[in-house]
Amino acid sequence: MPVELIEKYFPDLSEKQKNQFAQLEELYAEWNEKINVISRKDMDSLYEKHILHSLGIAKVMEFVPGTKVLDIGTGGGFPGIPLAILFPEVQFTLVDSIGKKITVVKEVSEGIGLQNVTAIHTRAEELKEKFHFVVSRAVTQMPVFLTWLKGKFEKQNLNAKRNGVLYLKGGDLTEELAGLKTEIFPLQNYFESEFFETKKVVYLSKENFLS
Ligand SMILES: C[S@@+](CC[C@H](N)C(=O)[O-])C[C@H]1O[C@@H](n2cnc3c(N)ncnc32)[C@H](O)[C@@H]1O
Repeated sequence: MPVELIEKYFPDLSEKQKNQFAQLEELYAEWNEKINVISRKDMDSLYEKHILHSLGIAKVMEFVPGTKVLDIGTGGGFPGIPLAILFPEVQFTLVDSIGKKITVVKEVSEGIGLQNVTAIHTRAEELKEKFHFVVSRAVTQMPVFLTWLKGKFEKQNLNAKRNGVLYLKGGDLTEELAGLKTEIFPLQNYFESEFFETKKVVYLSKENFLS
């Protein structure tokens, strides 16, 4: 029951959002045949391992309308596409250094009628636009990732409480995050399955890494 899984944790979805989530399975199956962006094994648990996992960021941060969010190394559109469905009034820019992945992101987001997604084939380091938040999953180690973020943030904060990076990470992060001031939100606090036992959202305020 793929869409039911999303509804279980996000009970306020509109019919439009439910339909958009439901359409993802067929679209990804179709595009994955042409361009492999999701492993065959993971396609069987697309809703849990990719869609719900991406939405873990929404349990930590309610993006207000008008927020601009950058997803670095989006691959097939994670976490950007599920978040763009959930927050239709937030602007999402999804970038990846591999062009064919961006083709899939464009086709899938157009296929479900998302108006708030821009997909760009570029290396994150070369992007010149500015954002309120950066999100990401499974791209590189945090210290390297942070070096890509110089000049990427709007001066003006939109959210009173938080502005900066929300990164989906798993496993033991002690070494990787040593010396960085982070807030860590374990996803097992929000989602029940075993898959989320070691998964976390790592938040870093932009003031903590931009000098
Ligand atoms: C392991 S995949 C993760 C994809 C997606 N975030 C997910 O969780 O399914 C890492 C992605 O980061 C992209 N990537 C690596 N370095 C990058 C860079 N400097 N700028 C943009 N994309 C990058 C790769 O092309 C790849 O698609």
